[in-house]
Amino acid sequence: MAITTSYSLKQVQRRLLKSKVMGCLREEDRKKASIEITHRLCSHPVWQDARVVSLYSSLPSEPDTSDIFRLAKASKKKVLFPKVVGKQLLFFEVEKKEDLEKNFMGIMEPKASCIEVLSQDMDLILVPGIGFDRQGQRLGRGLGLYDRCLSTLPSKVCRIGLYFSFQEIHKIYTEPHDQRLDLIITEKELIRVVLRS
Ligand SMILES: Nc1nc2c(c(=O)[nH]1)N(C=O)[C@@H](CNc1ccc(C(=O)N[C@@H](CCC(=O)O)C(=O)O)cc1)CN2
Ligand SMILES: Nc1ncnc2c1ncn2[C@@H]1O[C@H](COP(=O)(O)OP(=O)(O)OP(=O)(O)O)[C@@H](O)[C@H]1O
Repeated sequence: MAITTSYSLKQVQRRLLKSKVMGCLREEDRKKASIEITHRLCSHPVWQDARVVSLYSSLPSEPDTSDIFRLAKASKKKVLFPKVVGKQLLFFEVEKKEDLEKNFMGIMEPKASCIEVLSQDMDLILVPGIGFDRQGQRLGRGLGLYDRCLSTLPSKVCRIGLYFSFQEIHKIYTEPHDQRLDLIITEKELIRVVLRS
């Protein structure tokens, strides 16, 4: 049967990218790549100038973000983590890793004692995903949580995707609600997205 809608094409790409991760990602390579990605991010001026940054607790299939958290706290940044509430992401300040607990889909999220911060107050947001292309398009886990959040953020908030280089595909199928990244960082390079008219 022919696949004709962007929805099903997305599903196909998502499945393909997920199986790529299963096939390509060994723990040792993940560790090495995560160190490179952390270094690239933390030496970038956008990161160094940011005072309020939104992070996330990584899944085993994503670059490890734990050193990024440590470095952000060491340089006195305010660090926010998302919490899934219905179809929305809300953001809370996290001071130390003990402020996190297992919640939605087993992800570490801020505990009830954490203070909510408006997403408009961020300088920078790290956006997880399972695939990307060089035009800054990303494919997430299919719940639209980050697309909804990004669609309400002011344009001054820098959107950065952290990926393994093998998660790149030539063109992510997009729908009108999909939100682009400004920067993509992999273990091999930093891609600054230039919008073409
Ligand atoms: N690290 C991280 N945090 C995040 C997201 C994300 O993509 N990555 N989310 C973005 O929306 C939200 C949570 N959405 C999620 C949606 C689906 C699954 C999921 O399918 N988990 C699988 C396998 C995980 C893996 O690939 O390692 C599972 O539990 O079996 C997880 C989170 C908010 N926090
Ligand atoms: N701004 C928005 N407002 C309302 N619905 C939205 C918005 N953005 C996405 N959605 C809905 O969310 C669902 C999932 O979208 P999509 O498949 O693009 O998610 P994704 O990019 O994989 O996930 P995420 O953004 O969480 O990483 C779709 O049904 C889409 O219509």
